[in-house]
Amino acid sequence: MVRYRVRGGNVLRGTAFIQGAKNAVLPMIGAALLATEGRTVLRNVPVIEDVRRAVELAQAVGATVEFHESERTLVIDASRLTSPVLPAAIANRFRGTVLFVPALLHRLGEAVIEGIGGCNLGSRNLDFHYNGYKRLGAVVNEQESVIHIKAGKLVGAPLYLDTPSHTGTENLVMAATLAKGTTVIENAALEPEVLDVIAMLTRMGAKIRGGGTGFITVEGVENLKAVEHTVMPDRLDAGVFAMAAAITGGEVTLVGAELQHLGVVRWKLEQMGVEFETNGAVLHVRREKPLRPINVITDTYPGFATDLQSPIMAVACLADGTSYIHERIFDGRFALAGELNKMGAKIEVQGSRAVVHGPTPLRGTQVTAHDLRSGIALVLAGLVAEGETVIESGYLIDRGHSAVAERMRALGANVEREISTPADR
Ligand SMILES: CC(=O)N[C@H]1[C@@H](OP(=O)(O)OP(=O)(O)OC[C@H]2O[C@@H](n3ccc(=O)[nH]c3=O)[C@H](O)[C@@H]2O)O[C@H](CO)[C@@H](O)[C@@H]1O
Ligand SMILES: C=C(OP(=O)(O)O)C(=O)O
Repeated sequence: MVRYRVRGGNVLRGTAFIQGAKNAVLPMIGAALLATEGRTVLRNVPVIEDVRRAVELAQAVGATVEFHESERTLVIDASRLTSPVLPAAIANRFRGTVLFVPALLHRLGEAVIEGIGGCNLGSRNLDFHYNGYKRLGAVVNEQESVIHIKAGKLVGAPLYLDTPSHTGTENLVMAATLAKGTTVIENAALEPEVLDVIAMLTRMGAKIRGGGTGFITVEGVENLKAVEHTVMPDRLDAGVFAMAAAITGGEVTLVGAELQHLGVVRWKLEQMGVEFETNGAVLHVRREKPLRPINVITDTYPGFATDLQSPIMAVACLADGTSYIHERIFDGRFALAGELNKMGAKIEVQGSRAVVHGPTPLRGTQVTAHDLRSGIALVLAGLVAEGETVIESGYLIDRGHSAVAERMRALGANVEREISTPADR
């Protein structure tokens, strides 16, 4: 069991290095499995638990994968895939499991999904994925916890998503790249990670038009080749470090962050009193003024990212007035409120809306990370809490943010990552 121990009170100052994007590298590992020969090289790979699980899963289906963690580089040889089974023991531990399906369908004619993990955020349906595969000619058989998908040669078709699902778009694009003929995907996701995956697939030889417009056209090709690709910066990691400056009233320089990718998050933080300034390739983030309350409505890109809703809830606890948060993407993403309330916050939740009554001084205590972003939000809360905040399960934080304790300490925070034994608890 991993736990994080945060002693609050330090103002964060200094330089933070932003990791490569979790939500781009996971589909890229899935994409690498589409190449029938050669070795794919992915650079700027975040050293996070989800990538370690994706490596294990790729190995379980027969790929040869080396994760050179100190070089942040993955080398993937998918020339021999041997098993269509995504085994429960690995597949249940992260969401990226779903992104292996298109390659298994193309390479082996079937995919057996024994489980799918990821953050527990309420319903996380996959009907758009399955309906898309069916329209391309696959047969989907859902039996209790195992999903069996079979396909001969997939054939291009008009597809749509009821809402612009992030992994749904990536999966249908990947499925269409090697399908026979043309596929048009309507209501496709616009997230920068989706565009980065399309850039990699295009380099591999795929014919894809319309990324970023909501209408994606894919002309199927015969083969895709292994390529080298550098993973884009993680906008969620950048958002968290910007909020670490915001909550502590500090000043940080973010290396490897892309301000444009923050979308509405940038403007909301500015309204709270945070200042952003780009200087060439680095991003300065500072907060000197008192924190103002905020109104947040989560949405698909470029709207306010749902994954930054928990972190901004923590910041809103310190704002001078009442903040309103409306979660529109997931129906169960407010577990953080109860944990922040244990620390002294005053947050009321009603359905998909939360009201944060600020400012409330926070005090450290034992709290629970219910998912990845509520975990990192509790680290932010711990930075300003009086005394010590202990957060379990730290594994959830490690799923998506690399070397959190080291990077926070480099900014002057007092954050430790500890391995706890049952006897400690
Ligand atoms: C690995 C990865 O990239 N994870 C991200 C991805 O998750 P993920 O791709 O799972 O999120 P989606 O965009 O698919 O889901 C958004 C909403 O659509 C619904 N839905 C989705 C698909 C479907 O077939 N049917 C359906 O009803 C879901 O229940 C959810 O309410 O996008 C989310 C929304 O930006 C982020 O929080 C996650 O960090
Ligand atoms: C919801 C998230 O991740 P996943 O989709 O991998 O569970 C997240 O990154 O906050």
